[in-house]
Amino acid sequence: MKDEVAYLGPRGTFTHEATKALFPEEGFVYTPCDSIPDVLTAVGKDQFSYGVVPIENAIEGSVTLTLDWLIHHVQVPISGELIYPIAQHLMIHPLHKDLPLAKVERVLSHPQAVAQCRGYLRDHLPNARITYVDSTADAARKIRDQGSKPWVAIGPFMAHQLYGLHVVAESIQDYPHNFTRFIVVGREWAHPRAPKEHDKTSLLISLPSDYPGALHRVLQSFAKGTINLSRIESRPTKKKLGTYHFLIDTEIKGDHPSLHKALTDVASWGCHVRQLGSYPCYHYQNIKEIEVDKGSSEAYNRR
Ligand SMILES: O=C(O)C(=O)C[C@]1(C(=O)O)C=C[C@@H](O)C=C1
Repeated sequence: MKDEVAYLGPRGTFTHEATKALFPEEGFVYTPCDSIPDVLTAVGKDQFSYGVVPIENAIEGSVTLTLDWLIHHVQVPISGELIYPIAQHLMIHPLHKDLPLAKVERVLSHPQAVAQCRGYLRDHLPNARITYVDSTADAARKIRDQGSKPWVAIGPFMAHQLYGLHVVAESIQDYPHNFTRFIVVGREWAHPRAPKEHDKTSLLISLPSDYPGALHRVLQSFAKGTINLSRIESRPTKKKLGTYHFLIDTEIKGDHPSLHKALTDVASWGCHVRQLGSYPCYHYQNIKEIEVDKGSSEAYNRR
């Protein structure tokens, strides 16, 4: 049986590109889903072996929908991570390819993509209204389907190819070093060829109550074990204003004795700890180099 991978679709999203880089072998079937909750829920119900969703962007920060769905709605382990370069392009229906930008009435895209291009939109499309949709490729598909409207989409180059749009402007994100972190959820996983950068264990820590120094004690437990933390993010518990869960990424394997010791310490302060996953992390650069060496760069060429 072929392994199925669910991803945030439709075809042509950045998540689709990341999925192809993560699962390059022929044995995998990629299945697009309409939303991030759809991907995570379907993997949680074992309808797919794996799922791929975005979790953090270098410019805009956390993809809070992913975090909140992992915290509150599903119990699917994170089993891998890929850091992938993001270039946002402005695309229009070919019927309007000569339309001045000042005459564009509407910009469609995913909220993360819009947020990455705020400065550009203010400077070049001050008269356009923003319409948020479920993904960048969803925006591109809508532009294709609404040919008569003077609208544009923001999204990946692959979306312009798939939906037959004209690229008006390339790389319009406000900062050049734009990367998104994608996670694999589901079964244990490792890239078949690329070298991993490091291992990571993601934890969800809930403090017993709000008292002075509570978080400090948690952090001290990791410091005592010389465990490197690569990220701390707080998300509302959704139960009471001002109460939070802490998402902490540690650069260590989940079964390492030092982590075990630190977590025993954390639990002794009355904290609740849930392991969201222990997994290998990859950078797209390393995957690309390997595939180009093999002479099969087809799936990886973004231009
Ligand atoms: O809409 C897409 O193309 C996606 O894959 C989603 C997503 C995100 O949610 O961060 C992925 C990468 C970019 O940062 C913009 C959008």
